[in-house]
Formats: sequence, structure tokens, C-alpha cells
Amino acid sequence: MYSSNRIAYWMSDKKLQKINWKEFEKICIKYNFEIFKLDLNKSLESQGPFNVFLHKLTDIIALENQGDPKSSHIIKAVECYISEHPSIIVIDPIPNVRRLLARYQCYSIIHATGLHKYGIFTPNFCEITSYDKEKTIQQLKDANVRYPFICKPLLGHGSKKAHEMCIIFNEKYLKDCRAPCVAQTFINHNAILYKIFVIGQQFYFVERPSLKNFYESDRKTICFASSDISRANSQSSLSVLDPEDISVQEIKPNPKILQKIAETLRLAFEMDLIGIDVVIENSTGKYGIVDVNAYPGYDGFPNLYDALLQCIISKVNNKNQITDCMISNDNPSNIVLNHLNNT
Ligand SMILES: O=P(O)(O)O[C@@H]1[C@@H](O)[C@H](OP(=O)(O)O)[C@@H](OP(=O)(O)O)[C@@H](O)[C@H]1OP(=O)(O)O
Ligand SMILES: Nc1ncnc2c1ncn2[C@@H]1O[C@H](COP(=O)(O)OP(=O)(O)O)[C@@H](O)[C@H]1O
Ligand SMILES: [Mg+2]
Repeated sequence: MYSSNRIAYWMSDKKLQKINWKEFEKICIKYNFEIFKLDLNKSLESQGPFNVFLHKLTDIIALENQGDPKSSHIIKAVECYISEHPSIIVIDPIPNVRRLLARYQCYSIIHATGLHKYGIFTPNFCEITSYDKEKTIQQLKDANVRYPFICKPLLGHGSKKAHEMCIIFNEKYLKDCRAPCVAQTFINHNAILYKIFVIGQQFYFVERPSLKNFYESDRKTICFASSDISRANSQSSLSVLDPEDISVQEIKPNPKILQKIAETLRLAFEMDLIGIDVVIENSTGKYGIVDVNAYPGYDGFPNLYDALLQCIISKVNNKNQITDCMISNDNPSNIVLNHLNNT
């Protein structure tokens, strides 16, 4: 049992408390898995061996991204250990998490999936690289980003700043774009957001509050922190529909389409633990993917930890099958080799 069923994990204490991790430890013990928290400040070699590494390292990766030497040292040590022990199952692989953290790259991956065939899209987006007004106008035009649009920080996770955004309604206030950032066309969706939580092949979705409908106008930029908008009990004035929008009929989400989104993005990002924010566009009924998160909160996910352990077990089994297959594939080639040697 020692090395074949040993899970190392790392998450911040805040995250561990929030998701009631003790429950998961109990389930692991019940199913004969040993589980322990990796100490990132100690030699990893001395804490091994383990065959699964489960983590939420987004904050540290984000700090590494901003040039923090300590974070960079930690992530390098983890990556080095993983590359020296390629049989470890990492949930989720660090390069894939990195790709997800960069909003522009993240939207580009969604855009390339071909989901548009199913009435699913990611709103038009572009990177705003400077405070040069003419250049910004050209970048928006090239990507067909329309007013109003949302400016989102390039890095999508790991700090308060990553969630500070603004909505820009016209050319006059383009100066409010906090370059460098991603600009994304605002999609009117009657202030309802769907969060899809993915754990391997299982998914679940919940309804959350979101931003009210906005239209191109001469109004000033609106700034907001996304954490005030789409948390389960958020009550922002930006989520209260204007009287003329109240009669817009609510479109109920089709679980089959949400499943298609979950399955496609899991494969596209090559990640098992993701959260996907989806809005349904009022005017077309199309499904717009506006955000993807690594290892989200899973608030409301039924039997969360059974699902998580099931995901781990199926990955361990898959890996064992591949290893068995490699061992048995060895035999025929050995026979051929022996045969050749004997002739
Ligand atoms: O920002 P969102 O889309 O509401 O999702 C957040 C987000 O993933 C957040 O992570 P981070 O950006 O702070 O790293 C998660 O925080 P925790 O790691 O503390 O759980 C939230 O749980 C996400 O919210 P949700 O689970 O509602 O998608
Ligand atoms: N393109 C968009 N159109 C309309 N509303 C959006 C769009 N993008 C984001 N939102 C709203 O803004 C909130 C925050 O944006 P999001 O990209 O999810 O940022 P974060 O990474 O901070 O969660 C979403 O929960 C949603 O309410
Ligand atoms: Mg979000």
C-alpha cells in the first residue's frame, strides 16, 4: 500500500478550511489510501514516494509569474521532482494550470475547440497592450470586440487583483482600460450565471447571481470586484435588473449542452478539476463561456469527496493498465529479440 496508494496534497490553509478537507481524509482512509500534506519548504524527495499529487498551487504560480523568487523556487522544486518521478499522477499538471491562468490563452483554447457548432461560444476578446488610444481602438476593431466590454486582468487567478475588472461603454473612457488586460465583449444575460463544476468525468452545475444587462452608451466606466458579484450570496446593486429588463424571459439551461461544455473543456485543458462560468445570451439563447477556473470551490457539488476519490482511483487504474500493457508488450519484443539472437 505504501507507494502505490499514497496521495500527497498541497492547498492553502484557507482553501483546506473552506472545503472541509478532513472529510476527504476520512474517505481516503476508508478506501485504503494514505494521504498527507506536502511540506513545500522541505526536501520533496525525503517526503516521498507517493503516486498521486493533488494541489491548488495557483496563488504560488501567480506569484512566480510576477517574479517572486521564493515562489519561483518552490514551483521549480515541485516541477523538478515530478519530472524525476514521471509515474506520479499530478492533478492537475502544472503547465496546464499555467495555461489556464493566462486569460488570453485560456479564451484562445476555448475558441479553438469548435464548440460553436453547438451554439456555444466565448465572447470576442483581445489583448489591450498599451495606453495608446489609437492602438487600442485598432486592437478592439481587429478582434470585433464591441461596446460595452469588460476589461479583465491578464492573470486570472491567485490574487485579489486578478478579480478587479471594469466595464467600458464608449471610446471616451478607453483610458480606463488597465493595460495590459483582456477586453471581452459584454454579453447580456439577465444577471444569471451558471457555474459548471467538473471532477474528472463527473460534473454538476449551480445558478449564481451575475451582472445586469448593459448597453453601449455615454456613461462612465463601472469598476467592480468579481468576488462581489457571483458568489453564492452576493447582493450587488450591479446585479439588479433595470425595470425594462425584468420582463425578459429567463432561459433555462439545457443540461446536455452544459455537459458538452464540461466534457469538451476538460479535454481541451487536459485538466480534471475545473470550474466553468457560463452565461446564456438573451438575444440568441447561445451559451457564452466567460471564465474557467482551476480547482474551484465546488460549493453544492453532491458527494464531492466520493467524486474526487473516484476520479483519483480511475486515473490510478488507467496508469496501472498502461504500465501493465507496457510490461506485457515487452514480452513479444523480447521473444523477437531472443529469436533474432538465436538465429
Ligand atoms: O472567481 P470565480 O469564477 O468566482 O471562481 C473562484 C476562484 O476560482 C477562486 O480561486 P482564486 O482565483 O481565488 O484562486 C476560488 O477560491 P478558492 O481557491 O479559495 O476556493 C473560488 O472557490 C472560486 O469560486 P467558485 O467555486 O464559486 O467558482
Ligand atoms: N463577457 C461577459 N459578459 C457579461 N458578463 C460577464 C462577462 N465576463 C464576465 N462577466 C461577469 O463578470 C463576472 C466576473 O468575470 P470572470 O471572468 O468570471 O472573472 P473572475 O475570474 O474574477 O471570476 C462573472 O462572474 C460574470 O458575472
Ligand atoms: Mg469567474
